[in-house]
Amino acid sequence: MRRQNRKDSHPLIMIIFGASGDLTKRKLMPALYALHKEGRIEGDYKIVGVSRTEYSDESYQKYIREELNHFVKEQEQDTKIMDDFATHLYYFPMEMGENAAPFYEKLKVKLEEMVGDAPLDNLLFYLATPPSLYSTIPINLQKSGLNLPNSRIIVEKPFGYDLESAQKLNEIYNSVFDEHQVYRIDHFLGKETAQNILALRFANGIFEPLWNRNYIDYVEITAVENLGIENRGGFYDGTGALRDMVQNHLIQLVALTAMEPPATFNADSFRNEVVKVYDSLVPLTKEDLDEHIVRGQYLENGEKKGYRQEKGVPEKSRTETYIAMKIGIGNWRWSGVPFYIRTGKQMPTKVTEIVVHFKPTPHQMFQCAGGNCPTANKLILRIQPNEGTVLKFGMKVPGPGFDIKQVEMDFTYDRLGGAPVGDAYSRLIEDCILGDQTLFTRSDAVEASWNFFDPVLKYWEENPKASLFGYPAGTWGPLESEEMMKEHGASWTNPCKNLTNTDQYCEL
Ligand SMILES: NC(=O)C1=CN([C@@H]2O[C@H](COP(=O)(O)OP(=O)(O)OC[C@H]3O[C@@H](n4cnc5c(N)ncnc54)[C@H](OP(=O)(O)O)[C@@H]3O)[C@@H](O)[C@H]2O)C=CC1
Ligand SMILES: O=C1O[C@H](COP(=O)(O)O)[C@@H](O)[C@H](O)[C@H]1O
Repeated sequence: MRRQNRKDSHPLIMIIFGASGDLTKRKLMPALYALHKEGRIEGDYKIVGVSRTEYSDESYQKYIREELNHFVKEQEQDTKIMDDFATHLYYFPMEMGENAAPFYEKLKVKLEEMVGDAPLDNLLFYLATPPSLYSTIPINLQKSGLNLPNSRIIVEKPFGYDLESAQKLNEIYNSVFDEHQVYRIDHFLGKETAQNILALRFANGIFEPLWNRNYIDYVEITAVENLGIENRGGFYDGTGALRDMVQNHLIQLVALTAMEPPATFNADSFRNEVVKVYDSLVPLTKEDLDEHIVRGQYLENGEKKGYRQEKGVPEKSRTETYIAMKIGIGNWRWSGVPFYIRTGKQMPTKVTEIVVHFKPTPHQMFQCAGGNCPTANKLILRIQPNEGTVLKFGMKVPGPGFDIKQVEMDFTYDRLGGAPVGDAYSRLIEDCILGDQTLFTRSDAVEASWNFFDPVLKYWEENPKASLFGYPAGTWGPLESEEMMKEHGASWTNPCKNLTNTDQYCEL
């Protein structure tokens, strides 16, 4: 069903700032092509790319057309439709930083020429630039009168560098736009399987009664990758895993897992519940900072480079490429249930999943088959890849005696008969076009999240020698992260134990 929150009288003009960059070619253009192919953008829309590199409309169309061949999945490529999509592309070369106001005036003239006699109206700005431009662009849009009441702006992550800078950014955006025009994107929320956590919890009667401190022992959330930082050394070294993945993506997954059911599924109700989770995060104590956070950095291992050997990384860098931490949610539902979260680069595989560990039965009366005792039930929500859900439980081994063995009940998306798991960016861009903010981060949520993580950043800043553990590239990270869980009798579920090469994805 196509949702329709907005009624636009004029065709969309989307202006992408950062049009020559990596995100635009790898994610945004393939996502827009998918929307075009499926007829999900109405009317004679236009996409205007903006960055400093000199392209004409024609040469930009040619550049993007070629990149689509690399970044659109082969089975979704259609030459004719790709050529047609490229005719919707335009380009305007300009400087966007300090003192760039005159260029925004010229951009406005270009946009006015494009709409002819019609008024400039239905504008969507997408900020895919270095974060240092996130404050100057809205200010310049305001100076040139491009912050029209019907316009919207999507801002990429990271929204801020810490609490203070996020607050300043919010002040700027809220002085230039109304909050309903600002779409802070976190592509994890656009993932079908992340949204499915809500469906699993709130569309099924059997899980919700168990979804609390009485039945759940602990929760693990993992989002790891088998690649290093690629060619993003300059960006990554000033960022690190906490800012790159935890403050946004991982904490969103915590919110989806822990939130109360919204009264209705609309942007306000949903986002109110997200903020309540962030506000309930138990503030980190000095003991937590010392003992319940483990950070690591990957080391050279065989043919794999170490982080400090990557291009753009200082040779004595102490930036974390791995972080594991224990967090608590101080409310009636979750008090006393640890949430262990971790992310890392150069791990054995790419996997994002949530593992909910239920409490064991109070008394064990059966034998275990082959010494493998299924002591407690586990529910695994695999966000990517091999998307799906598995419930692990104990059953009797057929035959004499009464031995129990762990078995699985599972659902995987690939068994849906080839229905593709939709792309996160397509979903989110379409939501923005339709005026649906549900899956975008509200200003108070972004601040509440930074508020929780700020003490960690301050602690590392003030204690530059705080522990940073090396781990060989291609392994599961520092052993200290296992130690951290022992006090709760817990351990990480490292999937894919039998992988023979790191390009292999593991079975769910
Ligand atoms: N790449 C990814 O996978 C992801 C990226 N992001 C976020 O998206 C944003 C963009 O990332 P990414 O595409 O990787 O970065 P890139 O460095 O590849 O691209 C940056 C873009 O900004 C333009 N630009 C930079 N400075 C200026 C300037 N002063 N005036 C005008 N244009 C400028 C560059 O073009 P030119 O040099 O031609 O001016 C280029 O088009 C970042 O904030 C990043 O955190 C978020 C999630 C994933
Ligand atoms: O935002 C980011 O996410 C990617 C991981 O996203 P995924 O959808 O591929 O799981 C990460 O590689 C990158 O460092 C980070 O900036």
